[in-house]
Amino acid sequence: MPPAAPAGVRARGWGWRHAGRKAFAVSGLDLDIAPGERVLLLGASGAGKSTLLHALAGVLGAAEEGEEHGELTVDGVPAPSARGRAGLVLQDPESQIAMARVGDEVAFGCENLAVPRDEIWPRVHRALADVGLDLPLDRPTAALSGGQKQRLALAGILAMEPGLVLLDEPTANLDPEGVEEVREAVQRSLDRTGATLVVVEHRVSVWSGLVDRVVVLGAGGGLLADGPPERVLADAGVRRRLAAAGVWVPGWHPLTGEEPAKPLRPANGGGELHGGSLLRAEGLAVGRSPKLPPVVGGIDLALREGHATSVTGPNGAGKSTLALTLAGLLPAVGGRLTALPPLALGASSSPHRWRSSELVSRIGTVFQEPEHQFLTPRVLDELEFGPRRVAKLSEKDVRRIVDGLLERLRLERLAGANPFTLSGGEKRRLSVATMLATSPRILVLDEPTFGQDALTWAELVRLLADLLAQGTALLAVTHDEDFTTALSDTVYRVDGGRAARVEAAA
Ligand SMILES: Nc1ncnc2c1ncn2[C@@H]1O[C@H](COP(=O)(O)OP(=O)(O)OP(=O)(O)O)[C@@H](O)[C@H]1O
Ligand SMILES: Nc1ncnc2c1ncn2[C@@H]1O[C@H](COP(=O)(O)OP(=O)(O)OP(=O)(O)O)[C@@H](O)[C@H]1O
Repeated sequence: MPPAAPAGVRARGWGWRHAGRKAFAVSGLDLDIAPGERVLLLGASGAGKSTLLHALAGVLGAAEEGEEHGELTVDGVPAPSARGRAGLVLQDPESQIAMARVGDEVAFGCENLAVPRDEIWPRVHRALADVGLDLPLDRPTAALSGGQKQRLALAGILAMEPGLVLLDEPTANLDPEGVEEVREAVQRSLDRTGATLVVVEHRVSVWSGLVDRVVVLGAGGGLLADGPPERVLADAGVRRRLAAAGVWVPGWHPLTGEEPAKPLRPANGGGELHGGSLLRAEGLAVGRSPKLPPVVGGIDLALREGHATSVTGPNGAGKSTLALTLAGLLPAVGGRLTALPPLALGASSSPHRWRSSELVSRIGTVFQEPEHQFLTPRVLDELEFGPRRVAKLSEKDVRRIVDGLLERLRLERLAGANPFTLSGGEKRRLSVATMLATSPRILVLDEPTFGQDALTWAELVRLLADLLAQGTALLAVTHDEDFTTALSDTVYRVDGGRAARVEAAA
């Protein structure tokens, strides 16, 4: 069965307002994408990029889920009726994965398209190899790491060989080698099929060599820029405009502008005021189950007041498992993890033994998946919960903290929204903000900056620097080298079952 013919896109005055929102997510959009074109879609967090991709894939929802204006077609067919022509990799791979086993997940889309049976399994093997996922076909999808899920979701779409490939931040959870592999996988697939590509990503540099056009959505509608990457990104005026709108412009850093990136804090972190150890790991082994061999062993590290530690390493190496163990949410499977005074005062020295009320007041955890954290139906309630119920602050202090976070993280207009309806970047900011609001002694963050535009990234980094200055110990699992450069005093690389210290503060 040959690949689907490349699809063209046309928008005329197109807009969409999500039900329950006053403002249109996208409005007055005029855009033509020719069959076979490769487009990088940029724009600030919340500018409507995912909304447009969902519309093109025909999955925005029925009329009661929003209000539509204008015209949006794929190959001349209204987008909702053109569903089979597009393959969309969702921003959150967890919500994409439908099947229990890796092989079935990749085969699923092909089966739906009625690809002949003898063609399906060669396609499955090729797609898995292309995205660098070397796993048995019967591996349960629920037991994959975040980055492995992201690669799997992409493999499922590439195997279908659709005429319009839509990718929503497909590298957000990937290690640097993964980013490279995924870009090459997409390139190989497009070279073979000739399909049209629309890819959303905040970091321009990931895709600038592969795409032939950059389209920048302005917040609230209209285009900020449109053209070949070398032209759009070379024009000084356009670069300034894009940077001001939150686009990660190559050669321009959100904290230092044209200057090279540098640490945001003094090299000695919290300096003499802080530095006491709060949590110490000695020969620690971590894993998802005590019955299985440890994922990472022999870990020696200390989390100290006012110090930031980054944990990097390939997808599936065990970074999240380590973070969840340090956060007291998984039991150690070997070695020792000891909470020291003042963290341990009045409680056991093992965080995993703490009651949940003891845990939340001591260690704040930001999960890799923001949704796993949300407890309430409103952004405002979500932010107020910690300071009011956990830290038991006065109403005046709750207001001051919550209003400050809403403003600094550009969530003010979303205070009344349901957290589950936010854009990917907005969800991430809210999940970090809820933990910042309680100023815990230790903050464990799993990929705190993914999905952020340059402006919200800088604000998040500054907020975390403020918390460090107050003596909070920070541990961040991250693939974001800019984050590590700006904040981290110590870096550990987790790989091959070990955690090695690779960098120390001067
Ligand atoms: N299901 C929904 N219901 C209500 N509002 C929504 C829904 N999905 C998105 N929105 C809102 O629409 C706006 C655009 O969201 P969208 O996800 O398209 O932005 P984005 O540009 O992809 O952002 P990001 O870079 O943060 O992923 C945001 O303000 C978001 O809160
Ligand atoms: N819920 C789970 N149940 C069983 N095994 C799991 C579960 N989550 C992850 N694993 C497995 O444990 C190992 C470590 O996963 P972990 O999520 O800690 O990796 P990671 O380094 O954080 O990866 P990524 O960068 O992709 O997020 C992987 O082999 C993964 O397949």
